[in-house]
Amino acid sequence: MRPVKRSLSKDKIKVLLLEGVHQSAIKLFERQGYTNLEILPSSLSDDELVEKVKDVHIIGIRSRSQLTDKIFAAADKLIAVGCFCIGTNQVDLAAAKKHGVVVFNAPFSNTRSVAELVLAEVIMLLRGIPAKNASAHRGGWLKSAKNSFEARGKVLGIVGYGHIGSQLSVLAEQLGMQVRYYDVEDKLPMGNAQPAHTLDDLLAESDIVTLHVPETEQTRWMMGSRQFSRMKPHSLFINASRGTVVDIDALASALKSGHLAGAAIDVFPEEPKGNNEEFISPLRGIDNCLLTPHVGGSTMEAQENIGVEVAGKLVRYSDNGSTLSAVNFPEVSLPAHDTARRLLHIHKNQPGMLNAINSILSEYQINVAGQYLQTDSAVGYVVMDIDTDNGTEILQRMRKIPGTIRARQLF
Ligand SMILES: NC(=O)C1=CN([C@@H]2O[C@H](COP(=O)(O)OP(=O)(O)OC[C@H]3O[C@@H](n4cnc5c(N)ncnc54)[C@H](O)[C@@H]3O)[C@@H](O)[C@H]2O)C=CC1
Ligand SMILES: O=C(O)CCC(=O)C(=O)O
Repeated sequence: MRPVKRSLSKDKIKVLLLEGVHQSAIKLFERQGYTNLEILPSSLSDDELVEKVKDVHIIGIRSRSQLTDKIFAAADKLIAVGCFCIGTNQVDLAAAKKHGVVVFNAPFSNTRSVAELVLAEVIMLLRGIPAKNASAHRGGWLKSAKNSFEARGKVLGIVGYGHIGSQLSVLAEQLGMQVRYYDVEDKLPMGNAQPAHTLDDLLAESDIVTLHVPETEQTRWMMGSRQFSRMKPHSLFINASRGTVVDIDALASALKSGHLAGAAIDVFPEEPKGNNEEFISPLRGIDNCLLTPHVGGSTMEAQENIGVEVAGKLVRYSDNGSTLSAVNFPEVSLPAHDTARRLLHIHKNQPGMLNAINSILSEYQINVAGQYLQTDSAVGYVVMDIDTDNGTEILQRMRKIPGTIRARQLF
């Protein structure tokens, strides 16, 4: 059983923001009365994080921090995680749920930034610019039209036709490119884009292949030596999705053998924790490979919008209990609770929970102004607006109901 806790005043709610989360998030927290903020520019190691999270109520991360079961087990006070990015693969979402921790992200705010970077990379790679640039830095002068091509008329193969892939599709057609895409779901083609039946078909038809899939069990190492050998000789490859989607040694071999004419890679199986750590990769030193430090979504516009979006979701959950657009939790969209006291109860989804909760309420003969319940296969989340002065006592009793994961009250 977790120790009994009371709802805290906002200046006691500790917010830890890692990996240089944008100032817009900090300002939003402060405007909403959250002044107990710790802000760090990079991620922390496992051991550092275990120590740090012990007194933290809300944590904000980007793609680098790994939030494992071990971290959640150590984070006794943690109520919510904000991923200030799209990907949530760095968080063990099931473990978070098991510990009653709600996880939010920003599903759209940096998608345009990624699509624009990839479009620029398409043009740079078609012109052989990465190798020409590297040579010029060493005093070389590779002035030649050999193996330089226009984008117009070339086939761009997009793997994963979601928010980023479909925006890229529109931008690429504006350049006169022909777009093919492959997705595991049926997707509405944008403009004249055409779906490929299989990944192999797409690889064989495309002049440039670009990946825009999430990290999942199915996408892990989806591009290996067999897939690279299916690509056209002298074709180009881009990955700005997740590092674990590509077998990086197989990619290095395909580039060194000349089978691939070039690549642009933004994400890596192993990435430095912060800007002071050395970047190690078998792709280093391959001139026709454009390497960027996971900056696909790193524009001022995207980061500012993400800051506001995710901090807003965290504050709403902390102030109000609203889990709307949470990625691992039943979604409850709640009205404000200006007059009533609000109790939040997170429990294992097992028979009899609501009965047990309501029988406590009926013992106190309380007027329940509102009750909201959402469940999924693992957890149930009940929110109750009640008129009573016995809130703390009731909360303590509800915490003792077997199957309770976490409960708190909002005044
Ligand atoms: N480099 C960077 O800075 C950034 C990287 N990303 C990465 O890009 C990924 C994609 O972002 P969005 O387009 O916003 O996601 P999204 O969820 O809108 O689209 C992903 C698409 O991939 C498809 N998909 C899933 N598994 C697949 C498979 N095995 N084969 C083919 N298609 C598959 C899905 O059906 C979906 O249509 C994110 O999950 C994130 O990992 C996102 C933002 C910035
Ligand atoms: O900007 C970041 O830290 C990560 C961006 C990213 O990969 C994402 O949004 O999934």
